[in-house]
Amino acid sequence: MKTLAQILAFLQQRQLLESQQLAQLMVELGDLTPEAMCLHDLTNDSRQVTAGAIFIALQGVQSHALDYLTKALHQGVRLILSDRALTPAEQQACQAQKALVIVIASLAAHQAYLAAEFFDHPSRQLKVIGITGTNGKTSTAFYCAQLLQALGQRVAMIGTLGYGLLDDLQKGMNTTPDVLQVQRLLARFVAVQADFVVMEVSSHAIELGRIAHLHFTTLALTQVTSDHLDFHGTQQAYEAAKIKLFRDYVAEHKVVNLNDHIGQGLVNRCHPHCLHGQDCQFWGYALQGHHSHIEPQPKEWLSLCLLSAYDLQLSPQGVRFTLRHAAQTFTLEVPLLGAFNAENLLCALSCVLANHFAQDAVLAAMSQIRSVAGRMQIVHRQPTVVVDFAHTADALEKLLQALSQHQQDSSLMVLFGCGGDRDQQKRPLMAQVAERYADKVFITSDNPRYEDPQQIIEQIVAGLQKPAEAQIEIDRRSAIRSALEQLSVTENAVLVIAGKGHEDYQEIAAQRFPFSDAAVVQEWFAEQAETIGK
Ligand SMILES: CC(=O)N[C@H]1[C@@H](OP(=O)(O)OP(=O)(O)OC[C@H]2O[C@@H](n3ccc(=O)[nH]c3=O)[C@H](O)[C@@H]2O)O[C@H](CO)[C@@H](O)[C@@H]1O[C@H](C)C(=O)N[C@@H](C)C(=O)N[C@H](CCC(=O)O)C(=O)O
Ligand SMILES: Nc1ncnc2c1ncn2[C@@H]1O[C@H](COP(=O)(O)OP(=O)(O)OP(=O)(O)O)[C@@H](O)[C@H]1O
Repeated sequence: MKTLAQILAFLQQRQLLESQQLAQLMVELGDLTPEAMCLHDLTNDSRQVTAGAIFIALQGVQSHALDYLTKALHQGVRLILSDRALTPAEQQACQAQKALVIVIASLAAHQAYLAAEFFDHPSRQLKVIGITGTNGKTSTAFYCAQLLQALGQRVAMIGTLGYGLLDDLQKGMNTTPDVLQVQRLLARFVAVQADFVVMEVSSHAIELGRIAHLHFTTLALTQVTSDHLDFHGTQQAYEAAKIKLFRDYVAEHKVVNLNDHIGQGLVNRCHPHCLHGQDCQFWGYALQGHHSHIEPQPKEWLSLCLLSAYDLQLSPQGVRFTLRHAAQTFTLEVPLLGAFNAENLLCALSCVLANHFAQDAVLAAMSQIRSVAGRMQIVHRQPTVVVDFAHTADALEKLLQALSQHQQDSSLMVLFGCGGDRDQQKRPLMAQVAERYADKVFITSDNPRYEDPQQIIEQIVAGLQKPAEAQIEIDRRSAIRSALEQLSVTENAVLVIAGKGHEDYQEIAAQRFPFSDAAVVQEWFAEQAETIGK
């Protein structure tokens, strides 16, 4: 909460308020003094406006926030800061609701600091861990948050999984929301006494300043390949955005993957002054010890801040590896699938260890690690059933490749469908991928939406070389049950159910029916246990 006097002082300090505007404002205030007028919140979204809030109205890509003025006024907005002059009709509407207006043409450039000031720099009152990378942000952030929670910390998250305390995440629009939303969320986390915030930092967020004026305790980089070139233009510009986070933002610890070329570059370029500087320490992690391309490091750096994993073993139960840290080795086993998840886990472990938790306690906390819901999620063991949200040919290929590494002596079964009213070209391609990697293919419906599910299936089947060998069942629940029946009589087999991940509905003809792949699996196994028990 701030008073109008405080807001005016901020604007005057930054020379954003003309004396004429101030005089006009005083007239509009009437008997009320700026000291007596309380402003309870600050937002740029009319849907979040509450009585006594400030509404920051800026030009967006699709619209101007003033397009939503009526709603903001209806919700009780008290002060509007806008980057454009209001139309006479808008002015009238504001006067009718006694909402004050200040027009600041350069508002966009000042909003980040205004938000940080309004919310009393919440990032300084929390320990904020920022995680970036092309892939692995969500998984690493989730493992990190789980470890911290198991260590008795109150942990909040901002990312693809949602925003909020770890056990109460609310779905958001963006991986990293805009700068006002970030500061507002952090203020909420301070209010609920969170200790740590683990946030995903997308490349858009770095480039668009969504994390401006944030104080990070730890920054981490998973890996950099290629993505979002539509936005960044070139691979070089995309990589530059990632590097910018580590170059321009202060953090006490910076954690990088030593097997990644950008991670290596950061360590080779930055570590001498960071290591000996006052404010930052580099931590490096490497799967399978491939860090020989790092220039020789001082001995204490190697022993203190390096995490390496050796002897990686992949089994239907998960990953197992030997961890070396601070001249000690440990064997770790976690129910996660995919070698890349061992890397993500190393990143999360580095973030947590960098924050001064005792090694023994951190290793004990590993028993709490579980996969992100619907992503390579083991929903049943012996036999292993995995649920994943892969719904493109590329994602399905990556998924089946990763699972085949876990299944060297066993056979792989895959069940999937394709969503309606979306890309039709991928349908036969997904069939080809499934046939290439799996021993048995089950084809069913995904979310048919407005399309005829039978026709979608036919388009998938058209991609199969041996269609007679695939099992086709239009009803997803029956298809899963039938796959489970076959799984139970096949020795050493694993079933992966792809496409819907953690979704809790199936969308058919504009209606969403409650549906969960994991629940269907659990229900089937519960029935089997009951039958055996009788
Ligand atoms: C291109 C882009 O970055 N768009 C973002 C931008 O949208 P926009 O400028 O079009 O906003 P707008 O809809 O015109 O609205 C303008 C203003 O009106 C306000 N408004 C809007 C609607 C309303 O009912 N009331 C209201 O007050 C908005 O809060 C905003 O202040 O501002 C919105 C609010 O902050 C963002 O949600 C939106 O992200 C969209 C959804 C998006 O898809 N962004 C992508 C490019 C993105 O940022 N992705 C990254 C990486 C993802 C990853 O790889 O994981 C991310 O971090 O999410
Ligand atoms: N460390 C990694 N290296 C390479 N690939 C990875 C890594 N971690 C995850 N992946 C792959 O990327 C996919 C997305 O993982 P995750 O959601 O953790 O990443 P993300 O960076 O948050 O991506 P997105 O923003 O698209 O969700 C996984 O399903 C897996 O196929």
